[in-house]
Amino acid sequence: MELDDVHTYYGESHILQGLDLSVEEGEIVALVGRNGVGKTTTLRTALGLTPPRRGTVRFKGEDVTGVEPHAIADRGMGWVPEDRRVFAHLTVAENLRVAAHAAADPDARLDEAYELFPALERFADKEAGDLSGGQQQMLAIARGMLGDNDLLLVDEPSEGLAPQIVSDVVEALRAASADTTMVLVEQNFRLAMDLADRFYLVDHGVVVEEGDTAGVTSDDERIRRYLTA
Ligand SMILES: Nc1ncnc2c1ncn2[C@@H]1O[C@H](COP(=O)(O)OP(=O)(O)OP(=O)(O)O)[C@@H](O)[C@H]1O
Repeated sequence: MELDDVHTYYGESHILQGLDLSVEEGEIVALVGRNGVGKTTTLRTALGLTPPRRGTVRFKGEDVTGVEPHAIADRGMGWVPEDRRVFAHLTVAENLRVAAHAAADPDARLDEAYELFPALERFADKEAGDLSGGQQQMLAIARGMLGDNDLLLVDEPSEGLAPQIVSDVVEALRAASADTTMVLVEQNFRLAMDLADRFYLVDHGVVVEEGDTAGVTSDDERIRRYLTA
């Protein structure tokens, strides 16, 4: 996926101001930066939910700028939104089934999901609304994976979770990443650097730093000035 010079607005607010980003197949790319700099808007722009007024979005080699979100989703772009949006009154298994409905063998896909996320199998018959935040996050990630997406956009997976739960979610994401291309928006800089291959640091709607995550720390002067207020 490539975003090329995208400019995205909410009404008159010019949020993305010429943002460039690319994700190669098999990569995990982290989007980091302070609150409100446009990370979620970047995902929404890629997904067609808030199309750019200028610039282009390409996915799997095709220009999808202005294409309806459902059509972009049909092409294989999946989304794990910040608020998770599990179906609270469906069971865990039912939630997974909805995501796997298009698969040739949904039962086999569910088994694969349970292998990656054993906790979900234990709670298969529980209503998703009764799960903890961390379990709901795992369900949301598992659902994103079952959709057979070629690219998964994951927004703030660690938000609001207790530290010991975050490590479970990190393990789940790491397992999921083995055969998924991912863009990960993450406030927790350390976690983002641990999980991702490359990063983009966003400030005021543009990319201000990018590169490999190896060895990058938040003490790095070129990074620190964009993370502190
Ligand atoms: N629906 C909306 N209408 C108007 N402004 C919005 C809307 N959604 C977000 N914004 C504004 O756009 C800017 C970028 O928001 P965005 O959610 O992309 O930031 P972010 O980097 O993901 O930060 P956060 O971690 O707070 O979500 C913020 O100033 C925010 O207030």
